[in-house]
Amino acid sequence: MDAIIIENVSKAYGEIPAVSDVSLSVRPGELFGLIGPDGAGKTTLFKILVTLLLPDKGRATVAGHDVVKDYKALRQLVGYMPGRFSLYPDLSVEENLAFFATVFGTTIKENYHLIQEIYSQLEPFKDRRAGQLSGGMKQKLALCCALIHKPEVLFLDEPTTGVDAVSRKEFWDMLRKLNERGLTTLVSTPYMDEASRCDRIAFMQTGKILAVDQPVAITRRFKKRLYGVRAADTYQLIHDLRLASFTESCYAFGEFLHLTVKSNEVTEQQIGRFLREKNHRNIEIHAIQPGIEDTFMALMTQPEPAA
Ligand SMILES: Nc1ncnc2c1ncn2[C@@H]1O[C@H](COP(=O)(O)OP(=O)(O)OP(=O)(O)O)[C@@H](O)[C@H]1O
Repeated sequence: MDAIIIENVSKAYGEIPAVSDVSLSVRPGELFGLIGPDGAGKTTLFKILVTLLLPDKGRATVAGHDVVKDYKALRQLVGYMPGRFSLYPDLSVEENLAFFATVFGTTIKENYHLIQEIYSQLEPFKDRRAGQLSGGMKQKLALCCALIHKPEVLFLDEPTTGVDAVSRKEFWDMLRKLNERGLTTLVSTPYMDEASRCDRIAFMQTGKILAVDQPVAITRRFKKRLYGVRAADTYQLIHDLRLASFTESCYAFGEFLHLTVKSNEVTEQQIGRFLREKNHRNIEIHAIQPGIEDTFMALMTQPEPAA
């Protein structure tokens, strides 16, 4: 049986729909990523799955337990690292961990082996207040606190938001190691570059799931021709390309603009000619393979299918 099963779940805050008719399954042992911008509904979905919010409609099970009916049993089985405020800033590193262990009726000693690798990096600072830790260390401590009761399923809500690039990479290496030991993990992130580290991903936007697949497979859904374009004046370039009759979309991606065209007949030569007429200099244009972010952008802007 799947470790997480979500069936037609909806949740609104008054008039604001946060999660709309979401269905999704996560297999045992998967490292599954929920990718979406701020406000997509990721936190709301997580809170439903860890029994902190009731869905308005639909049903969900985690580790075989219904999130509404079996909420008490389920709380022992899930580890949850919320996006913000998961630590007590005035308690020390060790006190935070001991607190979470006690809440779940266990001790640091009993389950130390589960966190040893991560916690050993924090041990030199165990008497330091959590509020005084760096972003990367806070994140490691929060992960230890979510693991200390030996959960079957781990929920990490935007664990790397606000953390530097090196710590982000380290964190994903840790997740992969935990996953290799068989821990099912659902992790949300607004960072597209992290999506490729997951076994499967779901794109979420305005409360809906747009696509679910393996990261590489998801990019195959991008059917349009895509060009990387660069010129001396990036600002003018984006302005001109967005107004061009052949342009479908044009976004800045690092050094290059990513340009999709309305028809696959539009060639690099035509784009080049258009840009020279607009007096651009140092023009570079080449066809490129779409990445996860290109695919997400394309799915986000796609018109809804007619009902
Ligand atoms: N307590 C609340 N009351 C009213 N509206 C809310 C509440 N919590 C969330 N929302 C709204 O519901 C929608 C989904 O929010 P949610 O926090 O689930 O998204 P998210 O993808 O986790 O984004 P973020 O990273 O910003 O938390 C947003 O429009 C948000 O403004």
